[in-house]
Amino acid sequence: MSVLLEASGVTVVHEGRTVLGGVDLRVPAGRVLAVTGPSGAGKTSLLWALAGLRRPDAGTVVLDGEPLGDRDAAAGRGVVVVPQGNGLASVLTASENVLVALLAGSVPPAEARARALAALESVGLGQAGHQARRGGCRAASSSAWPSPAGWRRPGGCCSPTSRPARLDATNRARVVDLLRAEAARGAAVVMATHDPDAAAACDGEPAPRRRRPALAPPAALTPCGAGRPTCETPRPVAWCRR
Ligand SMILES: Nc1ncnc2c1ncn2[C@@H]1O[C@H](COP(=O)(O)OP(=O)(O)OP(=O)(O)O)[C@@H](O)[C@H]1O
Repeated sequence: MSVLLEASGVTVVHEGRTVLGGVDLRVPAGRVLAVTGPSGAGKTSLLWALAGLRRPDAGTVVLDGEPLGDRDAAAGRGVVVVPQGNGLASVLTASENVLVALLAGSVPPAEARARALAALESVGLGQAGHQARRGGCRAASSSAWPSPAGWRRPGGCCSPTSRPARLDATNRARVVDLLRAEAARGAAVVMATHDPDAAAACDGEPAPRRRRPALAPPAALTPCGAGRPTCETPRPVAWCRR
C-alpha cells in the first residue's frame, strides 16, 4: 500500500495554552515536506503528533486511511521519528547506535552490520563511525539513524532536524539527500527545520486550504521552499515535494 500521512485540524495544547492550532497536511509517499518557523512555533509539537508521541488535543492523524494510534502502534506501522537531540546513546559509537536499532528490529547481525556501514558511509562517516561517539558524529545529523521498521517498510518519517548551527552546507545537503532517498524508497517525510536553505531544498506546493480558522500559535509555522514566499500571517502550513 502506498503511504499517505494526513493530519486534519491537529491542535496541541500545553499547560492550557494552544501552541498549535488546527493544522492540516497531507504527505504522500515520495514527498518531503518541510515545516519551518521560529523557536516556539510548534514544529516539534506537530511532529510529535504526527509520530504518535503526543496525542493531539483536537484533530486527527491518519496513516493510510487508519488513525495513527499511539507511539507503539505508529512504530509498528513504520513511522520513524528522529528527535532533535538525535536520540543517540553517548556511550556507544555511531555504528553501535545504528546496529542497536537494527538488531532490536530482528535484523540478522551480518545484515545489520552491512546496513549500519552503508548508513554511516552515506553521511560521510564510513569506518570513522566505528570510533565516533555521539559528540563526534553530530554533524551527520539525525537522519542517519534509521529505525529497522523504517528501513524494511518505509512509512512516515518525521525529522525535527537541521538546526543551522549544527550543520554546514555539505552536511545539510547530505541530510536532505538522505530524506529524499527515504522518500524515493516510498516514505512520506516531514522535516522541521530552522534552516531556510534546508527547507528550500524541499521544494513544494501549498497544502490544501485550511478548513477552519487558525488558532494562531505564538509564532506561526510558515511555509517556505523554492520560489515560495514566507507567509506574513500566522498560518501553519505543510507542503510536499513533487
Ligand atoms: N511539554 C511542554 N509543556 C509545556 N509547554 C510546552 C511543552 N512542550 C512545548 N511547549 C511549548 O509549546 C510551544 C511550542 O513548542 P515546540 O517545541 O513545539 O516549538 P518548536 O517550534 O519546535 O520550537 P524549537 O524550534 O525551539 O524546537 C513553546 O512555547 C514551548 O515552550
